Formats: sequence, C-alpha cells, structure tokens
Amino acid sequence: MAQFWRPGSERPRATLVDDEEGGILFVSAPPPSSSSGFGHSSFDRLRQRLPVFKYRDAILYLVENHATAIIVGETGSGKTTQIPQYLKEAGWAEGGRVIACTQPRRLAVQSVASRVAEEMGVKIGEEVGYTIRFEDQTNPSVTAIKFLTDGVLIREMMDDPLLTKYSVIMVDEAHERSLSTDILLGLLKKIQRRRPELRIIISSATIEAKSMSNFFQPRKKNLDHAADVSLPSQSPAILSVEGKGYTVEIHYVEEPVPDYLQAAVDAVLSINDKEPAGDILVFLTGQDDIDAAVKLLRDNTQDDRRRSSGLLVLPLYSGLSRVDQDLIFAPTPRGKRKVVISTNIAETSLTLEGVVYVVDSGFSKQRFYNSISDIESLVVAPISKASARQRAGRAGRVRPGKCFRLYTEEYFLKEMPAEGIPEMQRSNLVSCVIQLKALGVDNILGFDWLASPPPEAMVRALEVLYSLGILDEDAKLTSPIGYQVAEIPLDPMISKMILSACNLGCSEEIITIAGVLSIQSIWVSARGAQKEVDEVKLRFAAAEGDHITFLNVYKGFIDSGKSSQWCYKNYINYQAMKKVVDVREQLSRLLRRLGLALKSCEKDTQILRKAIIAGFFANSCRLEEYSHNGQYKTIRSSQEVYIHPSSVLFRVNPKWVVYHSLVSTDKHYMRNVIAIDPSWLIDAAPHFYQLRTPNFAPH
Ligand SMILES: Nc1ncnc2c1ncn2[C@@H]1O[C@H](COP(=O)(O)OP(=O)(O)OP(=O)(O)O)[C@@H](O)[C@H]1O
Repeated sequence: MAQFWRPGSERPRATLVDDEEGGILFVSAPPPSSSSGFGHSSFDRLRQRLPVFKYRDAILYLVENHATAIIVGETGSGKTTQIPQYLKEAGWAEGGRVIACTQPRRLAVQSVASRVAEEMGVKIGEEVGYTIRFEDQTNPSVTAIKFLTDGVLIREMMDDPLLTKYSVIMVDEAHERSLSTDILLGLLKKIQRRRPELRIIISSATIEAKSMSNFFQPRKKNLDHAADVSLPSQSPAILSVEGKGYTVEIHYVEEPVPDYLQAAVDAVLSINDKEPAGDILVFLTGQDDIDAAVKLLRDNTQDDRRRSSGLLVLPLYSGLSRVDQDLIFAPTPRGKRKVVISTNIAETSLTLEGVVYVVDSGFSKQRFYNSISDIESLVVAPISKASARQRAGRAGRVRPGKCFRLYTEEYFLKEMPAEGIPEMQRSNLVSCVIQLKALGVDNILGFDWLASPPPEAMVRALEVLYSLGILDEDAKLTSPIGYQVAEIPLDPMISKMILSACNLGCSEEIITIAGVLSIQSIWVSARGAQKEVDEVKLRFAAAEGDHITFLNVYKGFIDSGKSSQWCYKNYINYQAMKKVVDVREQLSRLLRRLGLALKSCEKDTQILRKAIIAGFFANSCRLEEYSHNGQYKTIRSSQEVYIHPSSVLFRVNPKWVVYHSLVSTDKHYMRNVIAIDPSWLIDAAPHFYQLRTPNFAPH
C-alpha cells in the first residue's frame, strides 16, 4: 500500500525502502542542513513561516536522489514560490544551468515570477525571469530560475530536444491536466531516458500522486540507473507537505441557486454589508458574465447610499491588457474594498494580497470536443472538487478567509466530480498532433500518454492536418508547409492561413487579422451602451465580415497615431489594439526569419478571404433554406449553428460563411465570421470536400 511520508518529531536516518506493490519509495527524513541560505529580512521571516519550509531539506534530499519527485501540498503551502528558490540555494543553477517551473496559465507565470524576484531582491528578467508566448523576460546569461507556460517549454524542445540547459524542471499545478501539461509529461518521460540526470518535480495540491508515480516508474528494472552512484534513482518518490496557510471557512448555500450570476452579485453585496474589511474574489465563467456582473455592481456603486458603496469592481480574464491586469494586483485604495470578478485564470498559483473572501459560482467555461460532430466549443459546465479547493485556496493566503460556495454542501459532497476530465480527452487534437510530429513523435497513438486521447479524435485531427497540407499521406510533416506551420506559435489553422497569404500576396493584412484573432476581443464590452457600440461598429463594418472589419479598425487606429482617445471614442479596447500591434510585429519578424515575403493586397478582399479559407475551410457553414431565424448547418457534420450577436454579419446572414471559433450557450454560436463563395472551398481543400459530398452542394 502506498503511503505518504510525513516528517515525525524525531529525526530518522535517511532510508530508502522499495515498496513491492507500487514501486514507490518510502523516504525517511535526512538531518536538516545547517546552512539554508536564509537571513533575517522580512521576506526571509515570511518564507520561513510557510509550511513547505519544514520540508526544505527533505525536498532537496529527494531531488538529489530521485530523478522524479512528486510533491503534494495544500494550496498556499509555498510549493510554487519556494521550491525553485530552495533549488537555487542548493546549487542547482550553478554552471549556467537553469531551474524551470511551468504553469498552465500565462497570468500565473508572470505573477509568480514577479513574487519570486521580489523575495530574492532581484529585478525580473535577470536572475529570475519568465517566458510566455510572445513575451520573453529572461536574460540567457544570468537567468537561474525561469517560469514559463508548459506550452512554451514544449516549443523550446524544437530547438533543444533534450532541454539540456535545465537541471530541474518543476511541472506545477499538474492536477489541471491541461493539454500541454499532459503532452509535456509524456515528453519529459522520454527525455529522462536519454538524460537520467535530469530532475523532474511534479507538484500540485490535489494530484493523484500514486498514478503519477506509476507513470514515471521505469518499465524495466535495468532502466533504473540507481546502480550508477553518480545518477539518481529513476524510481519516483512522493512527498506530502503537511500544513496549510491560514484557515478558510467554507459556507454553502442552503438551496440551489437559480441564477449563479445574480447570486454572485448578491453574495458580494451581502459580504460588503456584513463582513469586516477585506477584498473579494468572485469566480464566474467568461468575459460575458463577468462584464455583466461588473456592470450590475458598478451601477450600484454610483449611488453612495447603496449597499455597494465603497466597492472597487474589476474584471479579470485572459484577454486583459497588462495595465488592467496590474490594477488587480495593485494595493486597494484606503476606504475601498476591491472586488475582482474572474474566470478560472485566477484559480491556481495566484496570490491577490488583499483577498479575504472568495465567491465560487461552481461553474467555469470549458472546452468540449465532440468527435462525432467534429465540433469543439466552449461550454459553461460545473467545476470539480479539485477546482473548488483551488478557488477556496485563493482566500487565506495572507490572513484567515472565507469562501462562499453558490452550491449546496450536499451537491459538493455527493455530486461534484473529484477531478475534471483531462483536456486531452475533451479537445480537438490538431495542435497536439502537430507539436508531437514536429518533435519527431511519429506514432502518436503509441506515445506514452498519462491518459490516452480518444482514437476518433486523433483520426479527425490527422484528417484535418492532411487536408491542410500539413501532413503527407504517411502522416509526416510536409516540407516546407508542415514544418513552417509548426514554427509559428499559433493555432495551426491560423498559421496555415498566414502561410497561404504569403503565397497569395496578402500577408501584410493577414498578420493583422491573426493578431486580432489571437486576443479575446478588440471591442470594449459596454452593456447598457450596446446601441452606441453597435452604431460605432457600423462605421467599421465590412460587408465581407468580421476579419475585414478588423482591418478597418486597425487602419483607423494606426491613422489616429495609435491614440487612446480615438479608441475611447470608438468603444475599442486600447490595450488590446496595442497587443495586436505587438503580435503583428512579432509575426512579421518570424516570417522574415522563415524567408517569407510580406506583401499587401491593397483592399482585395477576395484574395484575403481565400487566404482565410486556406486555414479555416473545415469551419464552413451554409444557411438553412427557408430559415427565418438565421440557422446554419456546418458542412463537416450538419451541426446547427448561428452567427454570434457580436459579429457584423449578425442578422445579415449570408448564404455561405466560414467561422473562426464556436461558443456554446443555449445554442452553438459562430464568432468571427466571413462570407464566402463555396467554390473557394473546393479549390482550397478538394480532398476534404470530396469526403463530404453528400452534405456539400455548393450551387
Ligand atoms: N504576491 C504575493 N503577495 C503576498 N504574499 C504572497 C504572494 N505570493 C505568495 N505569497 C505568500 O506565499 C504563500 C505561498 O504561495 P505559493 O504560490 O508558493 O503556494 P503554493 O503552495 O504553490 O499554492 P498554490 O498551489 O495555491 O499556488 C501564499 O499563501 C502567500 O502567503
């Protein structure tokens, strides 16, 4: 039976004992070292108070002696911020080596890196740095601790397949089982066979340690390099860090709530009425309901006599600009109570210092892929217990807190699933397949998966990649298209669109479109002012659809001298536009590096739409004949879909369209839509459309 090791009051000798059943090692504590590198600054005192500190020597001992260590500890125990520092203090970054710590989310990467730099008294980007897509804050000659998303680490393997510069790689929040985390774990296991000296740490609050340990267990005894005294044992070790931060009192509703958004707003007002000072963090699902809740609360704050006076209400979601993000972390002004209304991007690894209260709606927006209809969409779905614990863990980090769950205790105990479904099993696998192919993994079904992806989803992905001309008949990357697509750090469909634009002579425009598609929205969401927003949109609207409209907005922004005033007047998100300019600049540099020409098509919207179709032909839809409510059917699976109200083609309903993505609420809605001529589909992807002739009658 596997057991976790917990340090006792006495200090046993260091012993390693093989567990016959699972091959897990029981580890007894080595004597603590006398020199831990700690001084007496206020940060040092704070660091020493964290639960993980008692385990410092045990962690270092495990890392020294085991290729893989699985560390389980409560939220707030100090895993993310402390372990990389312990490793650095113990010399794991000497000789130019780097300690990596991955996170599933970009915001967590940035904020944890800043905190660690602050604790170490160094400037971010020097000894402590971070890398997220399109942003590198490291200095290769001095960075010793590097935080990065798991996706970025996978990308680094394209240049350095064995990740040779890293001495230790810590995969944090592994319980989230994001697509990239699962791919990364499989790849790291492969790397470990070639680099038995590489140390891997898997950490989380709620991970299933035993199955993770089984995954990293070498299959054959002779693969265990433990006999070589200079190498660590390849058998994984598990360590359970006991103790948590401050207490978080959990409250449940007595009856299920009919409307979680309204219930969340009421909960905030009631906390403001009844509870002592302290900021509030609310978990809702996506930009739409967050903006709605922000509006409801802000409307309330207009009037000083209302229950919400003194509230400073801020949204938090992934498309937010850096400036808006910084507001979330800035100290709350005196006399105010900050209310941050967030998606699940604030669920793991974040510490918002003033937060004392958490309101958990019990829902999040999750990606779901149906391999039968071949449709991937974002759906509002119930969260798991693991997520609920992470959410509660955002309170009680710097003082005791309370978590108000907007679901009943009975629901939590009896109905909420323990873990979420790994993203691998509910996603379209196109990006995953191309990444593995680019890393030379040819037999993808035979890859060492923590949990295998559904074979039908894999077949669908191979089919789309073949139709895109990214894979050949032997399922190998084509040259040059396949390799070039793999080089561009965007969804393969966007990458293919860019490469086709280079051939068609419209790459200048397409990289602008790609920049806009890579952020959540360029429009300011202004509930209550929807009429004004719609009127302004009309000024930019292009009959061909949203992508061409984006070009009009971008031109207006550039012509205005990139003015924030101009954005304000036109309900356009200034920070989002700055980001588009930035992404565009990076893409143009990347294309130049690939030896591809940047050319403008000067308003030839037909060529532009052909380039878009070259990437997105699989997302084509036809308006249902006699449809009075704008119902479309997808060509690939006859799924019923509608144009999203935010699109400039909403209510215009052209006969044939291609969309960028789907969101699902009461219906499947297409976001970012263009009108097309169906004959272009056959030109772009004859193979794909031949397969679908029964559905596909262009004329
Ligand atoms: N930015 C910050 N400001 C103030 N305190 C912080 C900050 N970041 C971390 N801390 C303190 O350090 C503690 C440990 O944070 P850390 O992120 O290392 O924990 P963790 O075990 O990785 O938890 P989780 O899995 O929830 O991220 C926090 O509970 C908090 O007390």
